[in-house]
Amino acid sequence: MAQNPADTALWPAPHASGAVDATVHVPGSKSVTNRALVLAALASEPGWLRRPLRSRDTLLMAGALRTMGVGIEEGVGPDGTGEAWRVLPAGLRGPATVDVGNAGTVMRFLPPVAALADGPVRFDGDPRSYERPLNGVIDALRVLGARIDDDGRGALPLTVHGGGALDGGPVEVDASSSSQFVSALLLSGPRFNQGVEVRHIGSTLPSVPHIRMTVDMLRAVGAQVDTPESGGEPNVWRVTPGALLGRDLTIEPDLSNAQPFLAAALVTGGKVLIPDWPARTTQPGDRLREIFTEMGGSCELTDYGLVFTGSGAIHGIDVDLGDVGELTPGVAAVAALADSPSTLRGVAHLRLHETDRLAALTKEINELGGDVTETADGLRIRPRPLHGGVFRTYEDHRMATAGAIIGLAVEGVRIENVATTAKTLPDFPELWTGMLGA
Ligand SMILES: O=C(O)C1=C[C@@H](OP(=O)(O)O)[C@@H](O)[C@H](O)C1
Ligand SMILES: C=C(OP(=O)(O)O)C(=O)O
Repeated sequence: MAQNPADTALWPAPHASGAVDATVHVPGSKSVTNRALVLAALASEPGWLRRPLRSRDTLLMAGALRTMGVGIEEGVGPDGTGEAWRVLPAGLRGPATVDVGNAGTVMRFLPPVAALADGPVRFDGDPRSYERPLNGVIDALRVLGARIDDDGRGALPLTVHGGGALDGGPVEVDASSSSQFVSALLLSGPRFNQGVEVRHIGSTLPSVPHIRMTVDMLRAVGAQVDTPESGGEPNVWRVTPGALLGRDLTIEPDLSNAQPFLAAALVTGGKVLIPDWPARTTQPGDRLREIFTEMGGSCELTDYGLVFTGSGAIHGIDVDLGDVGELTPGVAAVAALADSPSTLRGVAHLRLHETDRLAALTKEINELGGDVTETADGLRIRPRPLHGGVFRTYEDHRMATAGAIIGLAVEGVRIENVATTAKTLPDFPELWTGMLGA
């Protein structure tokens, strides 16, 4: 039978014939890799990133820094093992053009870096990047002394006219739409003449663990950072000006990208080992140990990594995901297969992610026969028997992996544009079929 050309981008999500039993090596963390690249580029000496994630978001970050004059060379780490990037900081240059794709970390973390360049840096990206909020970064940089040309919407495209240095100092930011506004200003803060004091003035603050990740990584390269947790005022972070050290850093596996594989153990009543799961981490994905345990599994952190085991039962959950919003699509997928309803809260800001994730999850799960409703700040999910069909992904990597989780339990799910997983996990289809022993 002739294939309908419209179907060529449909990936038949594998259906699990039994309990999975697999070891899955998950590539490096997007959030850690892109912070490490920025900090290494701003350092006063060369550094190493070992086992960096190589995906669309991180290659865009590396490419952008290279166009501003930073050396990022392929190599092996100092001890001769594993692949690595050697980062050679240099005077930051403009004119330059940065493609942010649809990477929140690139579009938010780099304008402050560009303010330190010695010429104009133009930022552009995918159509969706024009819709994602950037006003917190733009307005704050102007207060701190930068000159920026934009079209007045508080979004891309824009040009930062780097002046070779930035005054810095105190600034107020409403980061209720993205924690990345705060992280962006803190990461470059040590290089501003007066450092930076960021005061969040919004009513809510999502993804606080990602701000902790920023602070931890800044401290690890010698920056002095005062935080609400270290006895400072609530919602205020202060970074002292100073030189940053070059570091030899091995990047942790991406625990949010471990989610679909852990979900596979939960959904099939099987077992998955994720090697190198860190004993201590600021990654939000670490919360999966608790969330997926409440949903019916159990886990054990061993010397080899995290062993996650499904019991065969999948329970609904009532959970605030505001700290760990990027886990929502995967939790929603499991919740749609559970034995009781779920309420996911605290994630209104997901409407401004890669796509409007609340609308996308509602529509796609319901098209397979589900019963999902959007609330003001999340989703209510009442499990129903699902059937096969097309699961659209809206160029959102986490929609694709959510669809794959449902496909394990529901025959005939076809995922549109599974290649969109390349944003953070280019090997997803191979890792997924490998896990299933196909
Ligand atoms: O700083 C980071 O690395 C991230 C922060 C979060 O962004 P928001 O605060 O915009 O949700 C998260 O969702 C994103 O995937 C990565
Ligand atoms: C929200 C996400 O990405 P970004 O860094 O583009 O904001 C995500 O990865 O779930």
